[in-house]
Amino acid sequence: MAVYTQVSAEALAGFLRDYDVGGLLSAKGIAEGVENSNYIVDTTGGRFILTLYEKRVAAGDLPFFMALLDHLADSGLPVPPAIKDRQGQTIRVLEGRPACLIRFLPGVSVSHPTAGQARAAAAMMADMHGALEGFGQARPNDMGVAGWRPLLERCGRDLDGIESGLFDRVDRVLAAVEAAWPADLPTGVIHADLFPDNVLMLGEEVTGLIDFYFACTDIRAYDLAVMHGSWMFDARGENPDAALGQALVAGYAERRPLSTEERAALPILAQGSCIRFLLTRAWDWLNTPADALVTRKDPLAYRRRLQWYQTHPEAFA
Ligand SMILES: Nc1ncnc2c1ncn2[C@@H]1O[C@H](COP(=O)(O)OP(=O)(O)OP(=O)(O)O)[C@@H](O)[C@H]1O
Ligand SMILES: N[C@@H](CCO)C(=O)O
Repeated sequence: MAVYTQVSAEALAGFLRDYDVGGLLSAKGIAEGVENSNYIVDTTGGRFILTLYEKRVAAGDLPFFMALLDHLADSGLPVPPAIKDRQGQTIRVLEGRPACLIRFLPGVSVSHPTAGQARAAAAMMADMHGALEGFGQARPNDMGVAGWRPLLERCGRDLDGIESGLFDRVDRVLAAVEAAWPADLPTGVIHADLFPDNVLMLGEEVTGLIDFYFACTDIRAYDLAVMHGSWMFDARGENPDAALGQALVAGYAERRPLSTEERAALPILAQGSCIRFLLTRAWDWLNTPADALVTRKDPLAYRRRLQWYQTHPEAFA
């Protein structure tokens, strides 16, 4: 369960007194997620999400993320902005952690998306890329291609404890991916983690895009590749659903045409995205105590996806 920081009722009630959101009625930790601590907070003024930022979110990046949420919400996208306190601040401190109160959005994350839902979500990603053309800020991708080899080295041979031969396998594919990584594709601010659990939906309507805490400046088609890998397979990284994959690419291209070069690069971008999630999951796997109150995500589910993309270059044809 992703509640790393416990928030006492007294501390929360005191925190909320600085906002015009009414008094505290209830607060409940949210089990989903692995990165930050999240609570659903009900007050006499409505429902909110309280997020306390943990290990991977640098406090110095929060102003970028908050400006991004505001920009997208102002552009009419279903993105939840942070609530301002009476001093106009969105980034506060609670229980010793940076914390924000975020607008609650309706909808649920689908665990088994349909092709129609995939199409709608990918179209929303394309709209988001369009809206972000007018966003004047940038943030380097610290989990991008340049960061994968250092992360592989930090995991080191401990990877072989997860699966025999894993270090060498990743090392080999990473060398090929680095050599083939495209240099001239259009870039912009991207979400970089648009998994099904970061899209809220009601039927085929996208009601929320959430969890922008890996957003960064990188290749736009890489964002689609991340989405492809995370939507098209089951949780074990098996049973790829080709119709779903096609719906994602079609849904995106419907709103934002993909150039020949972008389409041609998707197989390499997808392999790169598998390496990214394989390595961050492996790092967490090796560094999270087995009894921690968070469900570790399986790195091998991304080794399986990686293998599939390597052996299916026609996946984006
Ligand atoms: N603005 C929101 N409105 C409604 N529900 C939300 C909102 N923000 C977060 N949630 C709920 O909280 C859950 C966890 O949030 P989130 O995905 O941001 O956590 P995380 O720890 O950063 O996750 P991840 O492992 O995907 O990086 C979501 O799956 C969703 O159910
Ligand atoms: N979405 C990521 C967690 C955030 O990095 C994963 O499933 O590994």
